[in-house]
Amino acid sequence: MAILEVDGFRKEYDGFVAVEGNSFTIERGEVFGVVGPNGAGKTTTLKMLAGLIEPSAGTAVVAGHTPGEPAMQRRLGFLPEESPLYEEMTAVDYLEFFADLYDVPGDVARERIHDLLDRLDLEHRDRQIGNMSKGMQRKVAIARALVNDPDVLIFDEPASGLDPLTTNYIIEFTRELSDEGKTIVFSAHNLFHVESICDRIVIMNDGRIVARGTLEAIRDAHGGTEYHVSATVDGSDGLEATARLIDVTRENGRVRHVVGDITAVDQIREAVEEAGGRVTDIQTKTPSLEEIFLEVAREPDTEAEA
Ligand SMILES: Nc1ncnc2c1ncn2[C@@H]1O[C@H](COP(=O)(O)OP(=O)(O)OP(=O)(O)O)[C@@H](O)[C@H]1O
Repeated sequence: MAILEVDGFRKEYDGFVAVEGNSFTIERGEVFGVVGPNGAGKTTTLKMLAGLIEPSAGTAVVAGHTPGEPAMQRRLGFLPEESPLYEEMTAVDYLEFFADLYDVPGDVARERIHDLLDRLDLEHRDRQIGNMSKGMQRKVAIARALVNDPDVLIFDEPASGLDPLTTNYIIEFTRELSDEGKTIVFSAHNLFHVESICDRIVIMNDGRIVARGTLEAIRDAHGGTEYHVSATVDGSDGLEATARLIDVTRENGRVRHVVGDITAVDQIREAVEEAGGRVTDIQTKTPSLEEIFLEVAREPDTEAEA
């Protein structure tokens, strides 16, 4: 069941179109990735979902409410790309302050905050936020997004600019939140992280969605898996015979062929054997999200519906 529905989102800033007519739905419990190059319109989309900016056109329903409604705010946790924190407060005071804004009862808030900070492994929680490291500050911001125990989380670049250890911690924590049933909208430039935790993604470019679906479906729509088959055949007669049967590349007595599905591999094997040769190697090559991303970012106007 869809917990989040977006229909025709558009955002214009003084005549500049930052987001153009995008629609998508997110199922309850999904981790949904929003990726794209700088300026693609990701943050603008996430802010419209969180009710922080008004779309110029289009609508969204988040957990049954319009973004910005107080009832929706209670069910949503938003982690902005850059989160200003109250530097002179301690993490605990700061989080209690926000829990209070969400009307979380004091004893529930205290337990939840300490539990969150334990899980995030935040040390020195009585230190003023301004004196904390960047990684510690990001953990406080994440805890803030969770202080109202929301169903839907919007994470904009949760781990950018952090060391690998803290980054891993945050990605693992995000995965745990998903395992607990939270729906997560996740934007990141690190496509390895996106690939490792997202169920489905949209790729944006110049304000538009240019590809969408599961990673597998996006891969299939953009070339999919390739099989690189190498074979040897005896002498030029064998090569000629193989070449007559299939369109192959010949290199020093070897035959190489690239095909897109496993049944074609069998056809090559049969052709090579008929010509008196044998298949010596089959390698599979799957494009990474990074390769697909670079391909679709070059073709901004074509959306591959996967
Ligand atoms: N308040 C604003 N006024 C004018 N233009 C804006 C405003 N906010 C964003 N933009 C422009 O809208 C476009 C999309 O910006 P947005 O921040 O949504 O992109 P993004 O995909 O999140 O980029 P990044 O990966 O760099 O964070 C950019 O060209 C940006 O300059």
